[in-house]
Amino acid sequence: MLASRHVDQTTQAPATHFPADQCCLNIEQFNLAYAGKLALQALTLQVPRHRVTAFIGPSGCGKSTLLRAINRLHDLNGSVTHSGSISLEGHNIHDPGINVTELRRRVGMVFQTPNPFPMSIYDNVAFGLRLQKRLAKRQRDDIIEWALTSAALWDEVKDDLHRSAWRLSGGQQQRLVIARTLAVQPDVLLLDEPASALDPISTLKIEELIRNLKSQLTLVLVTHNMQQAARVSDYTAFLQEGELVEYGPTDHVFTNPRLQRTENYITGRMA
Ligand SMILES: Nc1ncnc2c1ncn2[C@@H]1O[C@H](COP(=O)(O)OP(=O)(O)OP(=O)(O)O)[C@@H](O)[C@H]1O
Repeated sequence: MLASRHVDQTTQAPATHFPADQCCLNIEQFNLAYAGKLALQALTLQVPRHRVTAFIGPSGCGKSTLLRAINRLHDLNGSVTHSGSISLEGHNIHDPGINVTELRRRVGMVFQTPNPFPMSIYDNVAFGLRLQKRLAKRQRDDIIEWALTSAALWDEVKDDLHRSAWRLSGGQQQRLVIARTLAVQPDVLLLDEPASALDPISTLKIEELIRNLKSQLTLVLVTHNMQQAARVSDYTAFLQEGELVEYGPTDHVFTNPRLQRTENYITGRMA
């Protein structure tokens, strides 16, 4: 629990700014509406490269909507309109020349419920690789070993890669899905409550994995679990009703929030 103290309620938290060589995602004045109803409003925030950034906030505040916007998952929803911009490594993801399939390779996404395909462990990880390019079996095997090792699963599955993925535990399945995403070498990994369906031990493994992966890529995590955000993220963005309320280094946001609204949320005084 936070110590009681004065919190400045008058100032609007500015976005945290990063120099171009440290900025992976630049979200500027981004609005998104479902059938005309705004779910994200004038959102401006920069996500730093090779860091873990957590999006926190009450249910319905727009966390998943923002995550999905980053790899254009809303494209298939005809009721969605948006304005403003999201840039990945300096390129607007909505530019007409953008190849959306390539964008989704570069920006991988892992969902709440593990969703391995109904095939073997090997074929799950090979799936994206096979779509991407023709590789010699030896090269493909090397990438599969690398991806499973990066996802901290190799040692548990290496002796039986041709077993059905569905025979793995829930936590192993989620790490397999992360391996499948890593195999196509994304720049960004979006994680939408990746551990909320898992037991505490599996959750700790996923958290350790997230911390380790930031040496390889940029991670964005949506979580309802405040302890998890505090344990794994470097930066935390607090959203409420589609707006960015406060954004900063995680230790600042959790131990010295600028705004009363943020303090109320992280101390559990606001659902
Ligand atoms: N496909 C959709 N069609 C219409 N409205 C939607 C759709 N998806 C989300 N919304 C609305 O957009 C707002 C933001 O929802 P979103 O799921 O992004 O919030 P969230 O913060 O991720 O919530 P939770 O923590 O409960 O998952 C909510 O009002 C929600 O009802």
